[in-house]
Amino acid sequence: MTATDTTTSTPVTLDRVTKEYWQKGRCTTALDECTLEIAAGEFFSLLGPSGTGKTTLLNLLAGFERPDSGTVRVGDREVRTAGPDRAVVFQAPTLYPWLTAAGNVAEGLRHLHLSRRDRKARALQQLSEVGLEHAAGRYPHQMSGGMAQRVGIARALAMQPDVLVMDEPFAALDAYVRREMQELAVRLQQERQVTTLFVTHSIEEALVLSDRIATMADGQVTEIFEVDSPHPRDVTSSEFNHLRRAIADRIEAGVRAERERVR
Ligand SMILES: Nc1ncnc2c1ncn2[C@@H]1O[C@H](COP(=O)(O)OP(=O)(O)OP(=O)(O)O)[C@@H](O)[C@H]1O
Repeated sequence: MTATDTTTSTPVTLDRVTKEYWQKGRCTTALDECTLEIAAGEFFSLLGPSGTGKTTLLNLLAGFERPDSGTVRVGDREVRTAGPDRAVVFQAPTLYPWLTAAGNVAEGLRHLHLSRRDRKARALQQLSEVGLEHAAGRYPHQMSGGMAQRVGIARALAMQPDVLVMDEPFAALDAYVRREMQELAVRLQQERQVTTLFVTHSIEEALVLSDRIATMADGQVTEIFEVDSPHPRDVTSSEFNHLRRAIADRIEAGVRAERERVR
């Protein structure tokens, strides 16, 4: 059985989720009764300025934190802790420096109780899916930023998660490599259809990748935009310019409302 054979598609639901942080006697409401549904197999992006709750939402879905109220569900299971059904890809891939690319991917599979040989076979297959079959024996210090991020993605997908959570995974890469990584993300999504929550600051990146895009302000989703053009997308087309403008306007309206609120 190959990794591609075991595609799973599971919806994600947030129901009136609130998360507050207390610091020095002051409360910040990072998420404020936030409700959201991500369909099975959907590529869903969150966009919004700093401090609007994107990372908090991602952390709650990953199970790194618990909400103060409301529920986060993957399928019909409530998220309470981190688990292998939700794989996370961070901006900087946290690879073990003493392990090769294949070793890093295989290490992520320990919880699956596979034999060493099967872990290695799955790691090599996954590396080839992300275009790194030639680099399985390289150590992190021998990899470029793009290569390391491919290993991070391979490690996440090798776990065959129900949900992939990506926190600005391409933000630190140069424009050319970022474009390559976006193409990879589109291809993998078409092949695997893992439900994906993707956080980015780039409207263009969200337009290139997503089925739907949510704008966030003040701990809530303010609007959801559908992008139903086929891939590969020409984001310089007039249709995309129109959508880009509408999304930027929505984000700016959120920023203005926030300024008014704190005045
Ligand atoms: N651990 C924490 N302790 C205190 N406040 C926090 C903590 N984590 C987040 N916050 C606050 O909650 C709010 C939402 O933060 P969050 O990181 O979710 O926003 P964000 O949209 O992801 O921002 P960025 O784009 O900069 O990552 C912010 O006001 C932030 O300062």
